[in-house]
Amino acid sequence: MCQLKKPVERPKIAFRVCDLSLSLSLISDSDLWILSYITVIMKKSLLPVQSVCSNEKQICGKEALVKLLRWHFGHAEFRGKQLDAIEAVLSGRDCFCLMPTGGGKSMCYQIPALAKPGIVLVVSPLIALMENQVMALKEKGIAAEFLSSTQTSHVRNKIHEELDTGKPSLRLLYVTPELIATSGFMSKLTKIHARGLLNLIAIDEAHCISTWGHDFRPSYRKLQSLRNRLPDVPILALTATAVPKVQKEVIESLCLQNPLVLKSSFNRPNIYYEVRYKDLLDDTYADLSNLLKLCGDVCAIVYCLERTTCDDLSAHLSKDGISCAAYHAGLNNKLRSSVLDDWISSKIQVVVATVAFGYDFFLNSTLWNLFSCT
Ligand SMILES: Nc1ncnc2c1ncn2[C@@H]1O[C@H](COP(=O)(O)OP(=O)(O)OP(=O)(O)O)[C@@H](O)[C@H]1O
Repeated sequence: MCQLKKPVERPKIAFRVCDLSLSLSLISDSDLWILSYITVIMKKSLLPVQSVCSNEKQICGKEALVKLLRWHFGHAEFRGKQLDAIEAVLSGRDCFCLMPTGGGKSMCYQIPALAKPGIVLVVSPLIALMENQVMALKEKGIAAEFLSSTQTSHVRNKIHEELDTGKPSLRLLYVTPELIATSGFMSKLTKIHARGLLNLIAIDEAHCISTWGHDFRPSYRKLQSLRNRLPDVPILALTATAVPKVQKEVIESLCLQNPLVLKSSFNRPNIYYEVRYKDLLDDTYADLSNLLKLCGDVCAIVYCLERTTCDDLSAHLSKDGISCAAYHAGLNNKLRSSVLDDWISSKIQVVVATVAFGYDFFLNSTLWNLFSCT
């Protein structure tokens, strides 16, 4: 584990770390700017969906699964423990998968969604994250939707109509844990399951179940009902941050049965961190502005702890000629969606956000992430 010491003379330090969560833990207890430079180029595939395993009962072999990966996502081979997780859930076994941020966890449920007809239900804690994943899947020609309060009732009704059809074309349905907790949605799921259409339940950011973790979310506790109501649907729990205590709590809380437990290496050679101490900088705003200008056209996210800091910093950067916007839970849904759209379509370069934005967006392109502690 990397250790940080406050330098006495050097105004900045640069180092590689093995875990992104280190940077997040630093935010809460130091007065730092943490700058991380991440390079991940995502390949795009616009090929149509084609099921390799046409027979519902047939379990896909490795070759067929690799074919799906190449066809739909343009990746040559599975990474780390992806294939083990995919094979486990396709065989009907529960799985607990611990992989670093950006390790490729989503492939562990996206490939199963393409391997056989039916629906994979993905429980995700952040609406922005769901929106982003669904958009990326749709770009690849994969039928995916999310259900949330941010949608119009017209859009939601259309998705419900699709779920009610005998043969929905939908492959992935993203929902929040709060929706799972409603009796209406649970009875819908039970009906889908009774029609033999629910293949897998993936619980993303599963550590939110744990009261030990920093991201505890009470509604994750209610996911227990999934096992009670849908006992034979395999559950895949995914996280990047589970220490053994959390892992145990996740497995127990979700009632996973003899799960395959997979843990990948947390060494991340593509992540580079640089730390600047604010008390050693003359003007932190100018420093940040200059840095963003130096980055050129790449998109960036500046994470802040508080909503007011987001608004304040965004105003400062805008005054400095940087195209940016704030994003936090205090803004209405319409505004948040439009900020996300503008950032994704490069209409704005920088988003100054709280964790409401999610930590996953930096994986889609080459960009900078900056963590501010004020
Ligand atoms: N087998 C693979 N080969 C190459 N790239 C891959 C592979 N699997 C996934 N990726 C790429 O890795 C990046 C991160 O994947 P993904 O978003 O699934 O990570 P994650 O583990 O879900 O991250 P997070 O913890 O942030 O949710 C994506 O750009 C994805 O396309």
